[in-house]
Amino acid sequence: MSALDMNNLQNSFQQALNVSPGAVSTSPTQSFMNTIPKRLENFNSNQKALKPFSTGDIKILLLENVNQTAIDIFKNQGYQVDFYKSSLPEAELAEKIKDVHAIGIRSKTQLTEKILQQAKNLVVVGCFCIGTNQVDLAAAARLGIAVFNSPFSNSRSVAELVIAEIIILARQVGDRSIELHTGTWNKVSAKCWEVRGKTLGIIGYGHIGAQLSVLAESMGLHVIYYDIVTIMSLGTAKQVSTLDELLNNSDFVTLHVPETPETKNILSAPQFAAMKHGAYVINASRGTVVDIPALIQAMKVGKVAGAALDVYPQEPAKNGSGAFSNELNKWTSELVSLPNVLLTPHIGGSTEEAQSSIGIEVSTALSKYINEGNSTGSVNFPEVSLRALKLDQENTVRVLYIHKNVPGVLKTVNNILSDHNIEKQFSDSNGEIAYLMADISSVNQDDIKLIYDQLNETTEKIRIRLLY
Ligand SMILES: NC(=O)c1ccc[n+]([C@@H]2O[C@H](COP(=O)([O-])OP(=O)(O)OC[C@H]3O[C@@H](n4cnc5c(N)ncnc54)[C@H](O)[C@@H]3O)[C@@H](O)[C@H]2O)c1
Ligand SMILES: O=C(O)CC[C@@H](O)C(=O)O
Repeated sequence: MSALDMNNLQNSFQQALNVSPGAVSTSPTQSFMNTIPKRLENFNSNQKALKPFSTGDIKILLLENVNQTAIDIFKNQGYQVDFYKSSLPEAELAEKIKDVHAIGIRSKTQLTEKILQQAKNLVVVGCFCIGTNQVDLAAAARLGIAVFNSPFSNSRSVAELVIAEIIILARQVGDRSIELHTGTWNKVSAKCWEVRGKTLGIIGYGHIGAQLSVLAESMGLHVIYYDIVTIMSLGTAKQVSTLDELLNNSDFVTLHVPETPETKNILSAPQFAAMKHGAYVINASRGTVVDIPALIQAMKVGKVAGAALDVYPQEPAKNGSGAFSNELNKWTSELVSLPNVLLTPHIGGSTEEAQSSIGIEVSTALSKYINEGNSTGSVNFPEVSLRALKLDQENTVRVLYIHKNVPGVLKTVNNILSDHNIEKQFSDSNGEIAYLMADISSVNQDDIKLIYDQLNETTEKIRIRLLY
C-alpha cells in the first residue's frame, strides 16, 4: 500500500477515531512512514515494524517516579511521554488520563472503574511493581484495557531487606542506633539474640517468600511456611497446614501475601495471641494485612518483641517531611513511640537493580502490546500473540478484536474476516472477555475500511485495533 493510500486511510479512520474514540487505532500517518528506516534498527531486517498509527500519536502517562529505563524505551518508540515523580490527586489523575493510550503506575495510584471509564483512549496499564491490587482488573478487562506488571523483578530486593530486618530486630539495632545518634551509649545483650537456630514463619510462599526461605536457611534459620495452596518447599523448609501452627512455632513471622479481601488483617489480635511470647513481626507485603492497632497492643504487653513495617494502610502520595502522620493513620504517633519498631517507607522493591529491570520489563510488554497486540504476560487479559509480520507482507493488516466472552462471536467475526485471506489467527478467553488476533493479507484500503466498519457494528465488541 502506498504512502498516499495510507494517508487517505488515516484520514478516513481519523473520523472513525473521532466518532468512537479508542475504538480503533488506524494506519500509520506519513510521519510514521518517514520513521520506518529508524525503527527498523530495532527489528531484524525482514520483520515489519507494526505500529497502530504514527507512534508520535501515542501518549503515555508515567506516575510515581517510574524508572528512567522505561522513559528511554518509550521515547525510543517515538511515544509522547508525560512523567511525574509522584502519584496524582484523583481529580488531576482523571484529567491527565483522559486522552492517554497507556499509563504507568506503581503501588499508590488507584485505577478505579470510575477513573478507567474516563480514559477513553486507554488501551493498556503498566504496574511497574508486583502488586496489582491498586487497579480494578475486572473493570479494566471489561473496558478492553490490558494490565501488565512485573511479577518478580523486585523479589530478591524484598527478601534481602527482610533478612536484614530479622537481624536488626533480634539485636535491637534500630534502637541502639537512634540512641547513639542522640549521644546515648547503651551496650546491652539482654533480649538480644542470634538468628541461627531460630524459626522463621513465612506467610505466603510465592516469589518473595521462596527467595526469603533460601536466604534464611543459609543464615541457619529453620523455615516453616503457610500458604493457601500447596507449594513445593525449597531446601528443608516445611509447609504447615494452618496459620495457627505457624504462629505457635515461629520466632519471626513475615508476611508475603497480596492485598485481597481474605488477607485483610490476616494478623490481628487473635493471631498475635497465638504467637510465641517475644516473637517478632515483619510486614513488607501490603499495609492492610496487619491490624496495626492490635500489633501496638501486643507490643505494649511484650507478646511481640519487635516489628518491622514497610507498608501501611494509608501511605503518602509523595516524599516529604511530615508526610507520615496521624492525619494519614491515626495510630502513627503511638507506633513511632514504641521500642524496637523498624519503619521504612515502602522500599522493599526500591533498589537500582529492581527498578531498572522492572522499567525494562514492563515498558517492553506495553510497547509490544501497543505495537503488535501481544498480550503475553498480561494479568487480566487472555494471553494472545502471533508471530511478527514480515516486511514483504505489505498488504497485510493485523486485526485485534476484544469482545465479550459470549457464544457466537467467533462465528460472526469469522464471517466478516473469511471474506478475506486470513493468513493466521489466534483467540483465547479469560473470564468475561475474549481476545481475537488475526492477520489478513492481500487487503487494500477499501477492504480495511470494510473490515473495520463491519467489526465495529458487532454488538459484542469491546475494543477494535487495526495495525499495519
Ligand atoms: N514492600 C514492597 O516494596 C513490596 C515489593 C514487592 C511485592 N510486595 C507485595 O508482596 C506481595 C507478595 O509478593 P510475591 O511476589 O511474593 O507474590 P506471589 O503472588 O508470588 O506470592 C504470594 C503468595 O501468597 C499466597 N497467598 C495468597 N493469599 C493468601 C492467604 N490468604 N494466606 C496465605 N497465603 C496466601 C499465594 O498463594 C502466593 O503463594 C505482593 O502482592 C505485593 O503486594 C511488596
Ligand atoms: O514500587 C512500588 O511502589 C511498589 C513496590 C511493591 O509494593 C510491589 O508491589 O512491587
